[in-house]
Amino acid sequence: MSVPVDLYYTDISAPCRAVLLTAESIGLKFNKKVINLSAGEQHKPEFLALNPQHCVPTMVDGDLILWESRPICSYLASQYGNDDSLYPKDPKKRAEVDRFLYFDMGTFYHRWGKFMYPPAFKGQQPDHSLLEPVREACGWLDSWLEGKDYVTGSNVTVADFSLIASLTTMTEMGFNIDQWKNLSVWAKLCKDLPGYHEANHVGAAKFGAFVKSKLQL
Ligand SMILES: N[C@@H](CCC(=O)N[C@@H](CS)C(=O)NCC(=O)O)C(=O)O
Repeated sequence: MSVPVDLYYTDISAPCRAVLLTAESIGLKFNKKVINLSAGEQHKPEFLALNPQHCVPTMVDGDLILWESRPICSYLASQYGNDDSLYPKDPKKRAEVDRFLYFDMGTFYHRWGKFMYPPAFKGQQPDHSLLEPVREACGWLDSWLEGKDYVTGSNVTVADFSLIASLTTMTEMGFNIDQWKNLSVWAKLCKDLPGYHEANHVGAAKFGAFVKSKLQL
């Protein structure tokens, strides 16, 4: 499929990788535009004109300019997916997917970010007590995966893309998930997702190599 959808992104960013995984699954080829965050390209006037919040991913599809990775994933699945399996139309099934998307943003990756960002970007010593809430969130996710292949059941959804992009960031920075068996099995299964290596692993490994030594895990 070839449609003129622009994606402003960087592959080190977990939110961007969730969008790339979504596109791989539906066979959508973006017009990709790399934004170099460390060079401050997100603050250039032409990018601010699109997204005054200056964050990636940012997607442009005709007259729709959208940022926030999770709604971008949901939109792409709804607009370009072959069926509604990645983002169900059924309100109850969709609510389940949304719950995991919000869990990722508000709890799972948020808790990791509280631990990781100060040592990664502010030169602070890592506060390992902040890993306790991360472990709690991993435990919840592990229990919700019991008896399931993917987070909402037997088929993959955009919630898996969002969560695995977050989790890969964590593991590539040295966070060990071996104690959570269901989480480990699911993470392994996700490696078979279309385009997984290029869309997710390469960028996560790059970010991990930059941050890992600062976290002392
Ligand atoms: N909740 C947003 C987070 C977006 C975000 O914070 N992106 C970061 C990269 S991971 C960014 O663009 N930072 C540069 C900036 O905000 O200036 C999403 O999921 O898209």
